[in-house]
Amino acid sequence: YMLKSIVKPKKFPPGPSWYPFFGCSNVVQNMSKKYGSQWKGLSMLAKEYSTQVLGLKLGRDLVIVVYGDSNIRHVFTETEFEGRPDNFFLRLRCLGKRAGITFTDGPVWREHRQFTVKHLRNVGFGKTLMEKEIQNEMNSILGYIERNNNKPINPKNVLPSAVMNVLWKYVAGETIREDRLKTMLDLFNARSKAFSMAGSWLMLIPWCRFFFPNLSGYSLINKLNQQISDIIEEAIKKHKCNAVEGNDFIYSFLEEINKNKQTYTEEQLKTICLDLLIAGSQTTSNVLEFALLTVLRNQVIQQKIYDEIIHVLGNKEPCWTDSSRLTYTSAFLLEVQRYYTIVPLAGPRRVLDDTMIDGYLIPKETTVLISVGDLHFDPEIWDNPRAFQPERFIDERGILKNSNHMYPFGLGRRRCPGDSLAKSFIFITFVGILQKYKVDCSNGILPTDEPTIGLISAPKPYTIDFVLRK
Ligand code: HEM
Repeated sequence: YMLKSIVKPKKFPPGPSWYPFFGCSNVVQNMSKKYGSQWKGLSMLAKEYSTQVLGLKLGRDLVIVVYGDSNIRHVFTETEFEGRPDNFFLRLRCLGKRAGITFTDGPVWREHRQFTVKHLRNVGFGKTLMEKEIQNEMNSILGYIERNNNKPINPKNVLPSAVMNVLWKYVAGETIREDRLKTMLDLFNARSKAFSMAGSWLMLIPWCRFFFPNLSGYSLINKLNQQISDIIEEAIKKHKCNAVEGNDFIYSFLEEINKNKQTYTEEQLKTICLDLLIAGSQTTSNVLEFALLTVLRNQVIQQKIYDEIIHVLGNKEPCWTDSSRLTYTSAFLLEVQRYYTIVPLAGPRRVLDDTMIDGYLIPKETTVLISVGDLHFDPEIWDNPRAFQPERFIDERGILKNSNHMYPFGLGRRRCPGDSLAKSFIFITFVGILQKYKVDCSNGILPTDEPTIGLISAPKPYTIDFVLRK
């Protein structure tokens, strides 16, 4: 058994040697520590082995990390890479069961992803109705800034709650009470911290939870899961008594449950709600935080954006269709999404059948990670990739041009279903803030733009002085 566990499968991609029980987890952990994040650590390992497909074994699981445009496109678009891994740790993330959209695959995933996208659209997702909700939130943000006039503001105190409000409106049809909203955000933050701390132990040796429930972080995650579950359950109960006005995602799903459709259960409803809240909240607000941080650090860029907004919109409230006219601003936001790739390692995916990539044989059940972050800095694709240059997204005629090599929202059948909400939210809120306020340094020291990279990338905490434009 020991010998078998250290022998690599035939034509498996290159990578560090494997040891019994742990595979090469220790090498990955050391590299991650040395370079500050798992994404960077893996990227350095791939360079060490001069490979575009890195082969690893983490605990008992075969894992590959893919690099380069053609490999990444292949994984995003080919059906045999469409699965999601199934293990104790990922089930813990889904409140204990394999359910929801993000961590399921096969017919259940297909049906529920389709249902969710369709019904979110029915309640206004991706339409003018969504725009109205976002504009309302933008006005709340402006109200918050006005109320805290002359005080340094940490954007974390206001942006995540605005995104969460829009998401909750689609899922549960109402605006969340302020105290409830704060509790939810605190819960989500505590939960993602607990997952990153407990990650390696619970992933590698899940049974350690029986011996060290507290030390392994298991008890805390369970407690936080229960609290989040209670909040969503309460919303479902309210819908069952028709105590919420209008039409929303929970109502649409309860209708299917009432038709006794097999996979439509309350457990599944709860997990999809959680999926949408987790996948949508921090990602979207982090892009906005990076955008504000960049204009704070670069006043020339900020002035150019302001001039464009005033020239094109004047005092008109921004909406999504303005994005095609605000060329420089849109190019700036694309560059923010390239330069600070929010999900640098997309996935994980599970290989559904023995397959090949880049000449290597990948056995069924292998876990696949997709290094979008490295692609966004590939010097073969981007001119001077380390420089922040919104102009790279504007062509010679002054028209906005996107790139075929940008995957901030993934690609293919598992592409992010929330991209239209995220893009509108980021554009409308960013333009709305800059139209009214100059973003200034609050204590004379420029905050760093070095991100903290866990599962997603986030700026280090910083504060802003919002100065009202005359
Ligand atoms: C800037 C904001 C966002 C970024 C950068 C982002 C990024 C991504 C990426 C890269 C994936 C694909 C993962 C893969 O290929 O395996 C994904 C999936 C997903 N995203 Fe987003 N996302 C954002 C906002 C949102 C929002 C607002 C929502 C909800 C309304 C959302 C819901 C989801 C869900 C449910 C999935 C899983 C899809 C599936 O597995 O079929 N995301 N996201």
